[in-house]
Amino acid sequence: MDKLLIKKSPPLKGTVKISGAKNAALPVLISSLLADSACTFTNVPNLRDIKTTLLLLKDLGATTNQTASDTVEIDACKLDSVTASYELVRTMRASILVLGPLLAKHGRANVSLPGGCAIGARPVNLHLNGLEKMGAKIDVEEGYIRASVNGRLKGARIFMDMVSVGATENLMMAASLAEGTTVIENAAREPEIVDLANCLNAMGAKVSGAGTDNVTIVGVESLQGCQYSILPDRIETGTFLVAAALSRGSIRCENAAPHTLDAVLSKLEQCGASVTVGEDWIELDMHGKQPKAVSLKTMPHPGFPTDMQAQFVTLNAVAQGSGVITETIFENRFMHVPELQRMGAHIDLEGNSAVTPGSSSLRGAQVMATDLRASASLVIAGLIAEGQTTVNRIYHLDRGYENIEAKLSNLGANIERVAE
Ligand SMILES: CC(=O)N[C@H]1[C@@H](OP(=O)(O)OP(=O)(O)OC[C@H]2O[C@@H](n3ccc(=O)[nH]c3=O)[C@H](O)[C@@H]2O)O[C@H](CO)[C@@H](O)[C@@H]1O
Ligand SMILES: C=C(OP(=O)(O)O)C(=O)O
Repeated sequence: MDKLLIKKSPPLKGTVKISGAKNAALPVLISSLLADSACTFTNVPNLRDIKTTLLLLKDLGATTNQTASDTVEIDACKLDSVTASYELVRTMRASILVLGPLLAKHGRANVSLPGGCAIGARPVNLHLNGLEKMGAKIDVEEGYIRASVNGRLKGARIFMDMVSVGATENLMMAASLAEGTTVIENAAREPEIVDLANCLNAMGAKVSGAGTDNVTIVGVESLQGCQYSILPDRIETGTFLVAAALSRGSIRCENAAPHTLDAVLSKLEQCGASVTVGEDWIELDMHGKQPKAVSLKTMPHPGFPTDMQAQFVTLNAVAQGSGVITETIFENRFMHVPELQRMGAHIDLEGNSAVTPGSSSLRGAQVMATDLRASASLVIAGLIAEGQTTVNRIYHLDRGYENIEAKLSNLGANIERVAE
Protein backbone atom coordinates (compact mmCIF):
# COMPACT_ATOMS: atom_id res chain seq x y z
CA MET A 1 0.00 0.00 0.00
CA ASP A 2 1.28 3.52 -0.78
CA LYS A 3 2.49 5.85 1.93
CA LEU A 4 3.14 9.57 2.14
CA LEU A 5 6.48 11.04 3.21
CA ILE A 6 6.14 14.57 4.51
CA LYS A 7 8.94 16.89 5.62
CA LYS A 8 8.65 20.13 7.53
CA SER A 9 7.44 22.61 4.92
CA PRO A 10 7.37 26.38 4.46
CA PRO A 11 4.08 28.24 5.01
CA LEU A 12 1.62 27.11 2.30
CA LYS A 13 1.22 29.67 -0.44
CA GLY A 14 -0.62 29.70 -3.76
CA THR A 15 -3.86 28.51 -5.33
CA VAL A 16 -5.56 25.12 -5.11
CA LYS A 17 -8.45 23.92 -7.26
CA ILE A 18 -11.10 22.16 -5.21
CA SER A 19 -12.64 18.95 -6.60
CA GLY A 20 -16.27 17.88 -6.61
CA ALA A 21 -17.59 16.70 -3.23
CA LYS A 22 -17.26 13.00 -2.45
CA ASN A 23 -20.32 13.10 -0.22
CA ALA A 24 -22.43 14.77 -2.90
CA ALA A 25 -21.08 12.66 -5.77
CA LEU A 26 -21.86 9.31 -4.12
CA PRO A 27 -25.65 9.81 -3.79
CA VAL A 28 -25.89 11.77 -7.04
CA LEU A 29 -24.18 9.01 -9.06
CA ILE A 30 -26.36 6.41 -7.33
CA SER A 31 -29.51 8.41 -8.15
CA SER A 32 -28.95 7.44 -11.82
CA LEU A 33 -30.55 4.10 -10.80
CA LEU A 34 -33.89 5.92 -10.76
CA ALA A 35 -33.74 7.30 -14.32
CA ASP A 36 -35.19 5.80 -17.51
CA SER A 37 -32.34 7.19 -19.65
CA ALA A 38 -28.64 7.93 -19.28
CA CYS A 39 -27.27 10.64 -16.95
CA THR A 40 -24.11 12.71 -17.40
CA PHE A 41 -22.34 13.96 -14.32
CA THR A 42 -19.56 16.57 -14.32
CA ASN A 43 -17.18 17.86 -11.61
CA VAL A 44 -16.92 14.25 -10.43
CA PRO A 45 -13.85 13.86 -8.18
CA ASN A 46 -11.26 11.23 -9.02
CA LEU A 47 -11.44 9.17 -5.84
CA ARG A 48 -11.38 5.56 -4.75
CA ASP A 49 -14.98 5.85 -3.45
CA ILE A 50 -16.12 7.03 -6.90
CA LYS A 51 -14.43 4.01 -8.51
CA THR A 52 -16.17 1.77 -5.98
CA THR A 53 -19.54 3.41 -6.77
CA LEU A 54 -19.03 2.87 -10.50
CA LEU A 55 -18.05 -0.77 -9.84
CA LEU A 56 -21.18 -1.20 -7.75
CA LEU A 57 -23.39 0.29 -10.47
CA LYS A 58 -21.71 -1.90 -13.12
CA ASP A 59 -22.16 -4.93 -10.90
CA LEU A 60 -25.90 -4.19 -10.91
CA GLY A 61 -25.82 -4.08 -14.73
CA ALA A 62 -25.48 -0.34 -15.45
CA THR A 63 -23.08 0.89 -18.14
CA THR A 64 -20.65 3.58 -17.10
CA ASN A 65 -18.40 5.61 -19.35
CA GLN A 66 -15.81 8.14 -18.23
CA THR A 67 -15.79 10.70 -21.06
CA ALA A 68 -13.39 13.20 -19.46
CA SER A 69 -11.29 13.23 -16.28
CA ASP A 70 -14.22 14.65 -14.27
CA THR A 71 -17.18 13.49 -16.39
CA VAL A 72 -19.06 10.21 -16.16
CA GLU A 73 -22.06 8.92 -18.13
CA ILE A 74 -24.19 6.32 -16.42
CA ASP A 75 -26.96 4.35 -18.04
CA ALA A 76 -28.78 2.32 -15.41
CA CYS A 77 -32.09 1.86 -17.27
CA LYS A 78 -31.70 -1.89 -17.50
CA LEU A 79 -30.22 -3.84 -14.63
CA ASP A 80 -29.48 -7.53 -14.33
CA SER A 81 -29.17 -7.65 -10.54
CA VAL A 82 -30.58 -5.91 -7.48
CA THR A 83 -27.86 -7.17 -5.12
CA ALA A 84 -25.12 -5.02 -3.61
CA SER A 85 -22.56 -7.53 -2.43
CA TYR A 86 -20.64 -7.60 0.84
CA GLU A 87 -17.34 -7.31 -1.10
CA LEU A 88 -18.31 -3.84 -2.38
CA VAL A 89 -20.37 -2.59 0.56
CA ARG A 90 -17.63 -3.38 3.09
CA THR A 91 -15.22 -1.02 1.31
CA MET A 92 -17.74 1.84 1.12
CA ARG A 93 -20.60 2.26 3.56
CA ALA A 94 -22.39 4.72 1.26
CA SER A 95 -23.29 1.67 -0.90
CA ILE A 96 -26.37 1.43 1.37
CA LEU A 97 -27.74 4.31 -0.73
CA VAL A 98 -28.65 1.89 -3.56
CA LEU A 99 -31.34 0.39 -1.31
CA GLY A 100 -33.98 3.14 -1.74
CA PRO A 101 -33.57 3.60 -5.52
CA LEU A 102 -33.52 -0.15 -6.29
CA LEU A 103 -36.61 -0.75 -4.20
CA ALA A 104 -38.48 2.22 -5.66
CA LYS A 105 -37.68 1.37 -9.29
CA HIS A 106 -37.43 -2.44 -9.29
CA GLY A 107 -39.54 -3.42 -6.27
CA ARG A 108 -36.69 -5.45 -4.75
CA ALA A 109 -33.22 -4.95 -3.32
CA ASN A 110 -30.63 -7.04 -1.49
CA VAL A 111 -27.94 -4.97 0.12
CA SER A 112 -25.22 -6.25 2.40
CA LEU A 113 -25.47 -4.70 5.87
CA PRO A 114 -22.63 -2.18 6.06
CA GLY A 115 -21.71 -2.99 9.68
CA GLY A 116 -19.70 -0.69 11.89
CA CYS A 117 -16.51 1.10 10.95
CA ALA A 118 -13.56 2.76 12.64
CA ILE A 119 -15.48 5.88 13.68
CA GLY A 120 -18.52 4.18 15.20
CA ALA A 121 -21.28 1.57 14.96
CA ARG A 122 -23.19 3.53 12.29
CA PRO A 123 -26.49 1.59 12.28
CA VAL A 124 -28.96 1.90 9.36
CA ASN A 125 -32.21 1.63 11.35
CA LEU A 126 -33.46 5.03 10.14
CA HIS A 127 -33.05 3.99 6.49
CA LEU A 128 -34.97 0.74 7.10
CA ASN A 129 -37.71 2.26 9.30
CA GLY A 130 -38.39 4.95 6.72
CA LEU A 131 -38.68 2.46 3.86
CA GLU A 132 -40.99 0.26 5.97
CA LYS A 133 -43.21 3.28 6.56
CA MET A 134 -43.43 3.56 2.77
CA GLY A 135 -44.72 -0.02 2.55
CA ALA A 136 -41.51 -2.03 2.09
CA LYS A 137 -41.12 -5.46 3.63
CA ILE A 138 -37.66 -5.79 5.05
CA ASP A 139 -35.83 -8.81 6.46
CA VAL A 140 -32.23 -9.15 7.47
CA GLU A 141 -30.83 -12.58 6.57
CA GLU A 142 -27.25 -13.79 6.39
CA GLY A 143 -25.90 -10.27 6.69
CA TYR A 144 -28.08 -8.94 3.87
CA ILE A 145 -30.99 -6.49 3.95
CA ARG A 146 -33.65 -8.11 1.77
CA ALA A 147 -36.30 -5.56 0.86
CA SER A 148 -39.34 -5.86 -1.39
CA VAL A 149 -42.59 -4.04 -2.07
CA ASN A 150 -45.85 -5.05 -3.71
CA GLY A 151 -46.40 -2.50 -6.48
CA ARG A 152 -45.04 0.99 -5.79
CA LEU A 153 -43.77 2.40 -2.51
CA LYS A 154 -46.37 4.67 -0.90
CA GLY A 155 -45.75 8.24 0.22
CA ALA A 156 -45.63 8.61 4.02
CA ARG A 157 -44.86 11.03 6.83
CA ILE A 158 -41.50 9.99 8.22
CA PHE A 159 -40.19 11.49 11.43
CA MET A 160 -36.53 10.79 12.06
CA ASP A 161 -35.59 10.74 15.74
CA MET A 162 -31.94 11.43 14.82
CA VAL A 163 -30.59 13.59 12.05
CA SER A 164 -29.05 11.30 9.41
CA VAL A 165 -27.54 12.45 6.14
CA GLY A 166 -27.58 9.00 4.51
CA ALA A 167 -31.12 8.11 5.63
CA THR A 168 -32.45 11.46 4.37
CA GLU A 169 -30.79 10.78 0.99
CA ASN A 170 -31.99 7.18 0.72
CA LEU A 171 -35.58 8.16 1.57
CA MET A 172 -35.57 11.19 -0.75
CA MET A 173 -34.53 8.94 -3.65
CA ALA A 174 -37.08 6.25 -2.79
CA ALA A 175 -39.88 8.79 -2.34
CA SER A 176 -39.19 10.36 -5.74
CA LEU A 177 -40.73 7.32 -7.47
CA ALA A 178 -43.31 6.50 -4.77
CA GLU A 179 -47.06 6.88 -5.15
CA GLY A 180 -48.18 10.01 -3.29
CA THR A 181 -46.39 12.51 -1.10
CA THR A 182 -43.65 11.85 1.44
CA VAL A 183 -42.69 14.31 4.14
CA ILE A 184 -39.37 13.75 5.93
CA GLU A 185 -39.35 15.54 9.27
CA ASN A 186 -36.14 16.27 11.17
CA ALA A 187 -34.32 15.74 7.88
CA ALA A 188 -30.59 16.42 7.56
CA ARG A 189 -29.83 19.86 6.13
CA GLU A 190 -26.33 19.28 4.70
CA PRO A 191 -25.42 20.98 1.40
CA GLU A 192 -25.02 17.49 -0.11
CA ILE A 193 -28.76 16.88 0.53
CA VAL A 194 -29.56 20.04 -1.43
CA ASP A 195 -27.25 18.88 -4.23
CA LEU A 196 -29.03 15.52 -4.44
CA ALA A 197 -32.45 17.23 -4.43
CA ASN A 198 -31.33 19.53 -7.26
CA CYS A 199 -30.15 16.52 -9.26
CA LEU A 200 -33.40 14.61 -8.63
CA ASN A 201 -35.41 17.66 -9.69
CA ALA A 202 -33.28 17.88 -12.87
CA MET A 203 -34.47 14.30 -13.56
CA GLY A 204 -38.08 15.39 -13.16
CA ALA A 205 -38.62 14.71 -9.45
CA LYS A 206 -40.64 17.02 -7.20
CA VAL A 207 -38.51 17.58 -4.11
CA SER A 208 -38.95 20.75 -2.07
CA GLY A 209 -37.59 21.96 1.25
CA ALA A 210 -34.12 20.38 0.90
CA GLY A 211 -31.73 22.30 3.13
CA THR A 212 -34.45 22.67 5.80
CA ASP A 213 -35.47 20.02 8.32
CA ASN A 214 -38.72 19.34 6.49
CA VAL A 215 -38.36 17.85 3.01
CA THR A 216 -41.43 17.13 0.88
CA ILE A 217 -41.30 14.77 -2.07
CA VAL A 218 -44.28 14.41 -4.40
CA GLY A 219 -43.73 11.04 -6.07
CA VAL A 220 -43.75 10.81 -9.88
CA GLU A 221 -44.18 7.77 -12.15
CA SER A 222 -40.85 8.03 -13.91
CA LEU A 223 -37.64 10.03 -14.01
CA GLN A 224 -35.43 10.87 -17.00
CA GLY A 225 -31.66 11.11 -17.34
CA CYS A 226 -30.09 14.52 -16.77
CA GLN A 227 -26.83 16.45 -16.88
CA TYR A 228 -25.63 17.50 -13.47
CA SER A 229 -22.50 19.16 -12.08
CA ILE A 230 -21.46 18.04 -8.57
CA LEU A 231 -21.10 20.57 -5.74
CA PRO A 232 -17.50 21.49 -4.73
CA ASP A 233 -16.10 19.60 -1.74
CA ARG A 234 -16.46 21.67 1.45
CA ILE A 235 -14.41 19.20 3.51
CA GLU A 236 -11.50 19.16 1.06
CA THR A 237 -11.68 22.98 1.04
CA GLY A 238 -11.71 23.13 4.85
CA THR A 239 -8.77 20.73 5.06
CA PHE A 240 -6.60 22.92 2.78
CA LEU A 241 -7.63 26.04 4.73
CA VAL A 242 -6.64 24.45 8.05
CA ALA A 243 -3.34 23.28 6.53
CA ALA A 244 -2.67 26.87 5.43
CA ALA A 245 -3.62 28.26 8.84
CA LEU A 246 -1.37 25.96 10.84
CA SER A 247 1.55 26.54 8.48
CA ARG A 248 0.98 30.33 8.93
CA GLY A 249 0.51 30.62 5.17
CA SER A 250 -1.77 32.27 2.68
CA ILE A 251 -3.80 30.35 0.07
CA ARG A 252 -6.69 30.73 -2.34
CA CYS A 253 -9.17 27.89 -2.95
CA GLU A 254 -10.83 28.04 -6.37
CA ASN A 255 -13.93 26.17 -7.58
CA ALA A 256 -15.08 26.26 -3.95
CA ALA A 257 -18.55 26.79 -2.44
CA PRO A 258 -18.08 29.35 0.38
CA HIS A 259 -21.78 29.25 1.35
CA THR A 260 -21.34 25.62 2.51
CA LEU A 261 -18.54 26.50 4.95
CA ASP A 262 -19.94 29.13 7.33
CA ALA A 263 -19.14 27.26 10.57
CA VAL A 264 -15.61 26.34 9.44
CA LEU A 265 -14.76 29.82 8.15
CA SER A 266 -15.98 31.45 11.33
CA LYS A 267 -13.70 29.15 13.43
CA LEU A 268 -10.75 29.96 11.15
CA GLU A 269 -11.39 33.67 11.71
CA GLN A 270 -11.44 33.01 15.47
CA CYS A 271 -8.02 31.36 14.99
CA GLY A 272 -6.74 34.70 13.73
CA ALA A 273 -6.97 34.10 9.97
CA SER A 274 -8.13 36.79 7.53
CA VAL A 275 -10.75 35.08 5.37
CA THR A 276 -12.13 36.64 2.17
CA VAL A 277 -14.73 34.97 -0.03
CA GLY A 278 -16.11 35.46 -3.53
CA GLU A 279 -18.82 33.51 -5.29
CA ASP A 280 -16.65 30.46 -5.91
CA TRP A 281 -13.37 31.18 -4.13
CA ILE A 282 -12.00 31.58 -0.61
CA GLU A 283 -8.73 33.22 0.44
CA LEU A 284 -7.12 32.71 3.81
CA ASP A 285 -4.12 34.65 5.10
CA MET A 286 -2.48 34.09 8.51
CA HIS A 287 -0.06 37.03 7.95
CA GLY A 288 2.70 34.74 9.29
CA LYS A 289 1.07 34.53 12.76
CA GLN A 290 0.65 31.45 14.98
CA PRO A 291 -3.04 30.45 15.07
CA LYS A 292 -5.02 30.74 18.32
CA ALA A 293 -6.77 27.63 19.67
CA VAL A 294 -10.57 27.45 19.34
CA SER A 295 -13.30 25.51 21.13
CA LEU A 296 -16.07 23.81 19.17
CA LYS A 297 -18.66 21.02 19.17
CA THR A 298 -19.51 18.98 16.08
CA MET A 299 -23.17 19.28 15.08
CA PRO A 300 -25.38 18.43 12.11
CA HIS A 301 -25.35 21.15 9.43
CA PRO A 302 -25.37 24.16 9.73
CA GLY A 303 -23.29 23.37 12.84
CA PHE A 304 -19.61 22.51 12.76
CA PRO A 305 -19.05 19.36 10.61
CA THR A 306 -17.68 16.20 12.22
CA ASP A 307 -15.66 15.65 9.02
CA MET A 308 -13.53 18.72 9.96
CA GLN A 309 -13.02 17.76 13.62
CA ALA A 310 -9.71 15.88 13.24
CA GLN A 311 -8.10 18.68 11.24
CA PHE A 312 -9.01 21.23 13.95
CA VAL A 313 -7.56 18.95 16.65
CA THR A 314 -4.21 19.17 14.82
CA LEU A 315 -4.61 22.94 14.51
CA ASN A 316 -5.39 23.33 18.23
CA ALA A 317 -2.42 21.13 19.17
CA VAL A 318 0.03 23.65 17.70
CA ALA A 319 -2.00 26.79 18.35
CA GLN A 320 -1.55 29.37 21.07
CA GLY A 321 -3.76 28.88 24.15
CA SER A 322 -6.08 26.08 25.17
CA GLY A 323 -9.07 24.70 23.30
CA VAL A 324 -11.75 22.02 23.72
CA ILE A 325 -13.11 20.08 20.74
CA THR A 326 -16.17 17.94 21.43
CA GLU A 327 -17.39 15.23 19.05
CA THR A 328 -21.14 14.65 19.27
CA ILE A 329 -21.93 12.77 16.02
CA PHE A 330 -19.76 9.63 16.13
CA GLU A 331 -18.84 7.77 19.32
CA ASN A 332 -15.29 6.82 18.29
CA ARG A 333 -13.84 9.56 16.15
CA PHE A 334 -10.58 10.39 17.93
CA MET A 335 -8.24 7.78 16.45
CA HIS A 336 -5.96 10.57 15.29
CA VAL A 337 -5.29 11.61 18.89
CA PRO A 338 -2.91 8.77 19.90
CA GLU A 339 -1.05 9.20 16.60
CA LEU A 340 -0.75 12.97 17.10
CA GLN A 341 0.46 12.26 20.65
CA ARG A 342 3.21 10.07 19.13
CA MET A 343 4.26 13.18 17.21
CA GLY A 344 4.56 15.11 20.49
CA ALA A 345 1.14 16.77 20.63
CA HIS A 346 -0.28 17.48 24.09
CA ILE A 347 -3.90 16.41 23.82
CA ASP A 348 -6.00 15.08 26.70
CA LEU A 349 -8.97 12.95 25.80
CA GLU A 350 -11.77 13.61 28.29
CA GLY A 351 -14.86 11.59 27.31
CA ASN A 352 -15.88 12.86 23.91
CA SER A 353 -13.66 15.94 24.09
CA ALA A 354 -10.08 16.55 22.99
CA VAL A 355 -8.52 19.18 25.23
CA THR A 356 -5.34 20.93 24.13
CA PRO A 357 -3.64 22.82 26.97
CA GLY A 358 -1.27 24.91 24.80
CA SER A 359 1.08 25.01 21.88
CA SER A 360 3.06 21.78 21.28
CA SER A 361 6.09 21.29 19.03
CA LEU A 362 5.53 18.34 16.75
CA ARG A 363 8.22 15.86 15.69
CA GLY A 364 7.98 13.67 12.62
CA ALA A 365 7.09 10.00 13.22
CA GLN A 366 5.68 6.92 11.53
CA VAL A 367 1.90 7.23 11.88
CA MET A 368 -1.21 5.68 10.41
CA ALA A 369 -4.92 6.17 10.69
CA THR A 370 -7.95 4.02 10.25
CA ASP A 371 -10.27 6.63 8.80
CA LEU A 372 -10.28 9.32 6.19
CA ARG A 373 -10.24 12.58 8.14
CA ALA A 374 -7.92 11.19 10.82
CA SER A 375 -5.45 10.47 8.00
CA ALA A 376 -5.86 14.04 6.72
CA SER A 377 -5.14 15.44 10.19
CA LEU A 378 -1.86 13.48 10.28
CA VAL A 379 -0.81 14.73 6.84
CA ILE A 380 -1.28 18.35 7.86
CA ALA A 381 0.53 17.70 11.16
CA GLY A 382 3.47 16.41 9.08
CA LEU A 383 3.75 19.78 7.32
CA ILE A 384 4.83 21.55 10.50
CA ALA A 385 6.55 18.70 12.40
CA GLU A 386 10.34 18.73 12.69
CA GLY A 387 11.95 16.07 10.48
CA GLN A 388 10.04 13.50 8.46
CA THR A 389 6.55 12.09 8.97
CA THR A 390 5.50 8.90 7.25
CA VAL A 391 1.75 8.46 6.92
CA ASN A 392 1.14 4.76 6.34
CA ARG A 393 -2.01 3.04 5.12
CA ILE A 394 -3.23 5.91 2.98
CA TYR A 395 -6.00 3.78 1.52
CA HIS A 396 -8.51 5.88 3.47
CA LEU A 397 -7.06 9.19 2.29
CA ASP A 398 -7.47 8.06 -1.33
CA ARG A 399 -11.16 7.41 -0.65
CA GLY A 400 -11.78 11.12 -0.15
CA TYR A 401 -8.93 13.38 -1.33
CA GLU A 402 -8.09 13.73 -5.00
CA ASN A 403 -4.34 13.80 -5.51
CA ILE A 404 -3.67 15.40 -2.13
CA GLU A 405 0.11 15.18 -2.49
CA ALA A 406 0.12 17.04 -5.84
CA LYS A 407 -2.24 19.73 -4.56
CA LEU A 408 -0.16 20.27 -1.39
CA SER A 409 3.14 20.22 -3.36
CA ASN A 410 1.77 22.99 -5.57
CA LEU A 411 1.28 25.05 -2.42
CA GLY A 412 4.94 24.49 -1.48
CA ALA A 413 4.60 21.46 0.79
CA ASN A 414 7.36 18.91 0.97
CA ILE A 415 5.36 15.74 0.37
CA GLU A 416 5.73 12.66 -1.81
CA ARG A 417 3.89 9.39 -2.34
CA VAL A 418 5.93 6.22 -2.33
CA ALA A 419 4.72 2.77 -3.26
CA GLU A 420 5.57 0.07 -0.73
C1 LIG B 1 -20.98 9.42 2.37
C2 LIG B 1 -21.39 10.47 3.33
O1 LIG B 1 -22.13 11.39 3.01
N1 LIG B 1 -20.85 10.39 4.57
C3 LIG B 1 -21.15 11.41 5.53
C4 LIG B 1 -22.48 11.08 6.19
O2 LIG B 1 -22.38 9.78 6.73
P1 LIG B 1 -23.72 9.02 7.19
O3 LIG B 1 -24.82 9.37 6.26
O4 LIG B 1 -23.36 7.60 7.38
O5 LIG B 1 -23.96 9.69 8.60
P2 LIG B 1 -25.35 9.93 9.35
O6 LIG B 1 -25.72 11.36 9.23
O7 LIG B 1 -26.32 8.91 8.90
O8 LIG B 1 -24.94 9.60 10.85
C5 LIG B 1 -25.13 10.51 11.91
C6 LIG B 1 -25.35 9.74 13.19
O9 LIG B 1 -26.59 9.05 13.11
C7 LIG B 1 -26.43 7.70 13.45
N2 LIG B 1 -27.38 6.90 12.66
C8 LIG B 1 -27.43 7.05 11.30
C9 LIG B 1 -28.31 6.32 10.54
C10 LIG B 1 -29.18 5.43 11.18
O10 LIG B 1 -29.98 4.73 10.56
N3 LIG B 1 -29.12 5.31 12.54
C11 LIG B 1 -28.24 6.04 13.30
O11 LIG B 1 -28.21 5.91 14.53
C12 LIG B 1 -24.95 7.40 13.08
O12 LIG B 1 -24.44 6.26 13.74
C13 LIG B 1 -24.28 8.69 13.49
O13 LIG B 1 -24.01 8.66 14.87
O14 LIG B 1 -22.77 12.05 7.21
C14 LIG B 1 -21.79 12.06 8.28
C15 LIG B 1 -22.27 13.07 9.32
O15 LIG B 1 -22.24 14.34 8.80
C16 LIG B 1 -20.42 12.40 7.72
O16 LIG B 1 -19.46 12.26 8.75
C17 LIG B 1 -20.04 11.45 6.58
O17 LIG B 1 -18.87 11.93 5.94
C1 LIG C 1 -16.87 9.60 7.31
C2 LIG C 1 -16.70 9.94 6.03
O1 LIG C 1 -17.12 9.23 4.97
P1 LIG C 1 -17.98 7.87 4.91
O2 LIG C 1 -19.34 8.19 5.40
O3 LIG C 1 -17.95 7.58 3.44
O4 LIG C 1 -17.26 6.86 5.76
C3 LIG C 1 -16.02 11.20 5.65
O5 LIG C 1 -16.15 11.61 4.48
O6 LIG C 1 -15.33 11.80 6.51
